[in-house]
Amino acid sequence: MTNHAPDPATLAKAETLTEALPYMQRYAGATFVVKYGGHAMGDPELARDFAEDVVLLKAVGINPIVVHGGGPQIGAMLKRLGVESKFVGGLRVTDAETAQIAEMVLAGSINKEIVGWIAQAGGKAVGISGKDANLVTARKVTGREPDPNSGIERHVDLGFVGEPVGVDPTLLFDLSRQGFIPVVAPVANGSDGHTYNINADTMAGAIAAACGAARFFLLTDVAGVLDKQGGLLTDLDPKRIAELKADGTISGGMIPKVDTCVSAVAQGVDAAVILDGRVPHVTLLEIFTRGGAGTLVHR
Ligand SMILES: Nc1ncnc2c1ncn2[C@@H]1O[C@H](COP(=O)(O)OP(=O)(O)O)[C@@H](O)[C@H]1O
Ligand SMILES: CC(=O)N[C@@H](CCC(=O)OP(=O)(O)O)C(=O)O
Repeated sequence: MTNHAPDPATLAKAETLTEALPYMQRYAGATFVVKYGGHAMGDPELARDFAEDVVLLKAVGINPIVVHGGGPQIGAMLKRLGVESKFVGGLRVTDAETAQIAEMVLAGSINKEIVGWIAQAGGKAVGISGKDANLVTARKVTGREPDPNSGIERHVDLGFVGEPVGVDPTLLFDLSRQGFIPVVAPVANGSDGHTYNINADTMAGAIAAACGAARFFLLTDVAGVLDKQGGLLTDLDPKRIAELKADGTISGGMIPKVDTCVSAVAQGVDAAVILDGRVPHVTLLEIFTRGGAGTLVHR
């Protein structure tokens, strides 16, 4: 009699697929917003993995919406053009010239690069920015930083840095319904007619909330939120986040990330997760396996 049992490696593949089945059933028809950070984009191999993950989500009936960053890429372009740049509280001070360059890099080259990766992986992506179909309306934000002498917080003019005040997700739903994967650059018009540069985490959180996303993922270049000793904090609520910000454990680019997670879950997103974009296929592993990764932010 021949032995028809598959070899252990093949069997393990089948087990992985059956492990994913309840998650596929639970999330069919749901919207997932994935924020793809500029730091996570550097490696072409990882970019291919990311695009495959997004296409796989779409193939199993989930509606992924990608919102991307590009901070390091904007920084590189500003440097090439000899334009100085600085950050206050994780936000880039953006004068008129910087706003123009940021839009060129974000809504131009990076947006279309991601659309291209998704096409390579067999999906159909449509690249847009917050300006298209009035997806996002922005309002100018004021920065805050401690005065170097007194330590007292003072207001700083950040120029054309905006935050979303209105999101009309109609276009996103229409695209998703028709089988497309929306890819959104974090640039929007203000009601004053100016172009605003929006932190990509903030943009993604506002879109996740407006779409009633079941899940919101932020892919970055660290394991998640780390404590002072560099250990991973796997679970955080708003109270603990406020403490970690106050004692300086959370700083720089991690500030808009945790703030946007807190605000997204407060507005009804089931869970927000900060994930390590350096791990191949981290999005799939988080969604379809029992062992979650990164830092989960909940209410
Ligand atoms: N407590 C913390 N845990 C992890 N990273 C932190 C923390 N505080 C500050 N950071 C910084 O935040 C960075 C992630 O934000 P950012 O550079 O804006 O990433 P992205 O380009 O992916 O949006 C990390 O690389 C790290 O330098
Ligand atoms: C206002 C502001 O800071 N805008 C960001 C937009 C890009 C971004 O957020 O990119 P990452 O997600 O890669 O950091 C910037 O100019 O860098």
